[in-house]
Amino acid sequence: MKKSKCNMKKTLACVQECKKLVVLSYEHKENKLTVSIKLPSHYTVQDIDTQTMEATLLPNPKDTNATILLMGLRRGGKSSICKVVFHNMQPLDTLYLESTSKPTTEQFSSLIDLSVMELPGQLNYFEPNYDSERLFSSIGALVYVIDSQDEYLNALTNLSMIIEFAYKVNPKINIEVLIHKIDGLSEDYRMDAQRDIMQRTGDELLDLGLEGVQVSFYLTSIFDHSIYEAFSRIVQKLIPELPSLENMLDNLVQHSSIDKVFLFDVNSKIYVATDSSPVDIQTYEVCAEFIDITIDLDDLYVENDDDDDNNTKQPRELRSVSHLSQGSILYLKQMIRGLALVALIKNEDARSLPGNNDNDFDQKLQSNSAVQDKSLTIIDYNINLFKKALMRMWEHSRFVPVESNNN
Ligand SMILES: Nc1nc2c(ncn2[C@@H]2O[C@H](COP(=O)(O)OP(=O)(O)OP(=O)(O)O)[C@@H](O)[C@H]2O)c(=O)[nH]1
Repeated sequence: MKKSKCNMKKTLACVQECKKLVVLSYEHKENKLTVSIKLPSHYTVQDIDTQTMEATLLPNPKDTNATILLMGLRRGGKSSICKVVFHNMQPLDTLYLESTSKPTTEQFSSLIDLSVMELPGQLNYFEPNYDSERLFSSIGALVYVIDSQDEYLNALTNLSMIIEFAYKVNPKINIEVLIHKIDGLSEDYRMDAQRDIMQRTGDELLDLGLEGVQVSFYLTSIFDHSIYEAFSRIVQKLIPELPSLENMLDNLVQHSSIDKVFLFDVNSKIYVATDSSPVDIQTYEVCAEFIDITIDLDDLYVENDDDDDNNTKQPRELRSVSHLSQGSILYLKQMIRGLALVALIKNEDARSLPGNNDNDFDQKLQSNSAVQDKSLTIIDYNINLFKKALMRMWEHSRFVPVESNNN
């Protein structure tokens, strides 16, 4: 079986760029090359072909249930999704992406370490060369991408075949279907397409005797936030601590006059948790964009190192507050492991002050700011408590961080 390959000679050459493999040492003696490499925690070396110097890497079954497998027919949009969500590529730039020919894996390190493995549409995973059984048994979620702008009947047949196989070898697998490229469809047509795809998939599964299998459907496009929303929900299902996290966020909302709170992965804008109130896509957009604004503004200011003793300097913690019109506040605070908490605080007290209704603008501003300062102090305090709890939760989490696993 050949899952993932790396050429040792090339690895040595491009080790600076390659973040997944780290060469610890190598020795070239009497025509013999000995290389010692550090692998990401998800992989083990199965064998090394001494002729070609290629190593076969296999997902490590111990901790790979946080692997997402991205599948679908050719040109469905799989690579574009990976590039846009995990590499901040502009959606229009995906027009020039070449077809993927080999399986590729993205490492995504957030509250949990997870990998997103993309299988090219042109490969047949059920041919004998592929150890599909081992692959499917070690993953947490199967994400199948359907191009909604194209004829999708073949994709649905392919999907049910994959579900049948995946469910047989791994009944715990989450099956997620992205009805993708909906930006090209009218609102009515989107709903019709979704209904039709759900109906046909249900019928196919019924024919296969798999009516009990849970399949989730998402309408997505890389041209809006729907793809982030879908991936957020998919990733959340793989976080074992999600119920406790949501509970903590609900408590925070309750005790801090917060309207909506998200725990974001800063790089990808995926939210790994939110409170239990429904997610309104506009609130999500505002909060996600606030992360970019905060980071851009933060980059503008360079700290003056001259005054500080470098040894005693603590890493700076990002915190940003923005007062919106009508008394609402956007609040961001850096958490652990590339996460940030972003909250929308609707300041009802400030809105109902008498100063809001008459012409005394100065008085209104002063009162608003007094109320906001008071509530911000409480919010700061509560969010600090949340951060400490999050830290404790992560330390006790069963997901072992990559670094400590390999050191
Ligand atoms: N309109 C629209 N086009 C999209 C969207 N996502 C991807 N595309 C386009 O779809 C085309 C194919 O995308 P790819 O990401 O290469 O598809 P793929 O599934 O990786 O294809 P293979 O590598 O052949 O398996 C590209 O031209 C993308 O720009 C979307 O949400 N909306």
